[in-house]
Amino acid sequence: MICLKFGVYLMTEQGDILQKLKKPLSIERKINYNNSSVIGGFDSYILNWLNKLTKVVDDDQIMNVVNKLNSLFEDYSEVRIPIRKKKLAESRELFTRLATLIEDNETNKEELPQLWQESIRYIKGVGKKRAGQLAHLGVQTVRDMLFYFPRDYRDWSTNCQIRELTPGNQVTVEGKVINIEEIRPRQGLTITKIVIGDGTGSLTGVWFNQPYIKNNFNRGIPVAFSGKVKKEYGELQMSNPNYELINNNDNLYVGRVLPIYSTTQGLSQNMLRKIVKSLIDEYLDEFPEFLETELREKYNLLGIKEALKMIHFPDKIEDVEEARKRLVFDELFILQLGMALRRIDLITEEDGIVHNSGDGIINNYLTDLPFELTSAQAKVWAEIKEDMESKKEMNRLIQGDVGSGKTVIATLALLKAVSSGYQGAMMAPTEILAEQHYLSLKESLSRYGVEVGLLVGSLTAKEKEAVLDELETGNLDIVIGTHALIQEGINFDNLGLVITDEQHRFGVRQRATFKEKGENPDVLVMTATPIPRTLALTLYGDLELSVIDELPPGRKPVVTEWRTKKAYSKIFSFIRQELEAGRQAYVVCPLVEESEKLDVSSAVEMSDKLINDIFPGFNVGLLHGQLKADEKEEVMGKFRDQEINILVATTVIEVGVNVPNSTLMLIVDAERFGLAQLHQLRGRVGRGQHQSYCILIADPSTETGEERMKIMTQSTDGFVIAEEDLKLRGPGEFFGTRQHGLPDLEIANLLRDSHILEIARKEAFNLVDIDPNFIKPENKLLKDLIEIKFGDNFDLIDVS
Ligand SMILES: Nc1ncnc2c1ncn2[C@@H]1O[C@H](COP(=O)(O)OP(=O)(O)OP(=O)(O)O)[C@@H](O)[C@H]1O
Repeated sequence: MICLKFGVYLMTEQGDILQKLKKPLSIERKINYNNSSVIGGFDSYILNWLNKLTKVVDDDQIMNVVNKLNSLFEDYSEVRIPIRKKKLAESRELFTRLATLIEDNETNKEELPQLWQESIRYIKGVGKKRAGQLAHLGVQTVRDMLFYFPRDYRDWSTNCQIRELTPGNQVTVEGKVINIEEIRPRQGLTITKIVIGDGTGSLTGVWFNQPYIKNNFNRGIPVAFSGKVKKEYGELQMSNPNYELINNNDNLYVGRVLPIYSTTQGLSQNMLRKIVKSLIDEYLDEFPEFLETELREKYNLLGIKEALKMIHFPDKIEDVEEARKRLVFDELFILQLGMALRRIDLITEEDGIVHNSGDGIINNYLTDLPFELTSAQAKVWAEIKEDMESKKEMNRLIQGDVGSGKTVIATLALLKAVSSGYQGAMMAPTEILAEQHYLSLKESLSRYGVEVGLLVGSLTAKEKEAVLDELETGNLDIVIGTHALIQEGINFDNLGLVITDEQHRFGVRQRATFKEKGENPDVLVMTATPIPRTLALTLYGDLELSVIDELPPGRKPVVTEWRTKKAYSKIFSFIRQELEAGRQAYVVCPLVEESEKLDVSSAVEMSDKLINDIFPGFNVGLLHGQLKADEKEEVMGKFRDQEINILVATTVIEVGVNVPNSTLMLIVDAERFGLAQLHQLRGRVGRGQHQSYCILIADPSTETGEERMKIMTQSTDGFVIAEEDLKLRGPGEFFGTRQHGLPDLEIANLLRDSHILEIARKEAFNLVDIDPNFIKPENKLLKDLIEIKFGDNFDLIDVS
């Protein structure tokens, strides 16, 4: 990692330096130097920051700052941001702001208490060995420990005397161990009985086949049992009660709600509790409040100290919710502050391209379309058009369910760029998809004299060179490609719009690199995976959101059925009917070749079987990721041209493939796919006017598995499916991969806390708007917290 410092220069139009400024510490940010593309983002960040400055001061004050800065930063990396003389006024404002920053830096440097980052090892009662165990839990610092939240609680606060016990009640009882007994009434059964007494009577805790339990007790020691009371053979009992040993030295465990932590070998609940308790007692006072009082009052949020204390050791169980609310807010607020800052990186208010063509070609294109835009499409197009025509840079995400017609919108945006004299580029996640977009755009746009090119990894060197040439000279208006588009050495003449059709396959980083191929081009990101709003705000929080929430008219919902493997022969005869009626079918299998470990059908084997045994009279094609690009292209071409009737494929066809004549999607071993993925696959059919079918073959072994299959048969709404999937599997697994780019959340739950997320987002964006550099004293700590939270990855919360 390196630290970049930025030089700011006041220059004449000829480039002579009038004054130099070196930026102060607070603007330094760590970046991964391998990723030089980020630097552009930094430039725009600074520029935007300059734009936000407002105060004007006199020359003396400016020189004062310059001198101070110069002495502070003797050497720095050469990233120059020239400020032209005609922007003198702004430059002066900048100087003023720098003056404030320097003052602030000098006076307030140590505000975030060091203990946040202090190693847990040196805390009383921890030491080397325990620090090692804590590290397994991800706890390394004092801050980590205090933010290591209980996974549950046990309420020991409502104690009862034994005399008052009534069978059936759920209670806590304290007493001393008066007897320890083990009986083996028969082979294979051990009963352990621990009897406690409190002076008003006795109660027996009973455990079956857990002989080691007795080792935890000694006669005479004080303990507490919690559980359901019953009466057996005239004796008051609790089966398998929760128990706590009451340590008289500290009063920690008596009569209160106790936290239960996830723990690791060698580290008992009590040790963890003690460590946390001692941190709370001894250190918590030093924790500064980092949320403005006004904000806390507005949303009724506890103070940070109180919240931390109450999340670990609540006075009563109801308090946990209050504490949680504050901590969830913090977590989401800081996350959204990160998003808001990233958005500043992306948006430079003055420098966006104004795509101000007349709408001639666009109107012609719309008239020539064989259909009308749906009202959702029209609404989204209006939003994009407004963005593109304004001088504000566009950073927009289009979300639309499969088949909702995003490609038409992308085409309109490309036409808008081209007719305004710019080039447009679209990056697709796979070659198949790039090729498909290329073919359809070429076909539909050539009549307007628009030149479309394709740039993918599999082009020959010569072909590639030709495309590069044409891009650089401006002969090509539009280029469609894969990530080959963002390689070095690819230069555009005048790039005005970049579109990524991303499907979570590109990350923030690639998006940034793509964008840097032009000078502040407008950015459009498309995704067909329906993402619940909460996730969208977390993953794409830096983009404006447009949703195409309507399918083109006349679409018949895809009829979805779930069958087990036993039904194969019936299914095949159904497929035959469809093929005979002139339709086409997909058969999707999870793996390319039979794996010894996993009992899953392979695409290769399936295609052999279909060719030889089941559908000898039809043409069966095979498509998987291990084919060479031109082979894939050939197969897809034949399928599009209806030379192939059945396409056996792996998930390479998951994204965006559009062959409206295919009406049947058979998914083998469907339980192995994520719901969002199944929905994508199903979206390959139902794209034309014929009734389409999706058959899921699955023998799920768990209830959740069955539940997931049922959801697929019950709903064709991608958003409903996504919400359900999220509920069943949690955001971590939502995309069927860990590489989803979601930061690990310590306490917030994206489903449960969606309301807080919305509030946190609103407030975070508000704050960054008013105080983008966190200059206000009450906001200062937040900046440090963002860095602690996201560390070096802050700029790169990555989806790749
Ligand atoms: N307004 C409309 N009316 C009728 N048909 C439409 C309309 N918009 C798009 N279509 C057609 O619907 C099909 C799907 O459109 P398109 O490929 O743009 O969808 P998509 O949202 O990109 O889908 P996916 O996410 O699955 O790739 C195409 O055949 C397209 O021509």
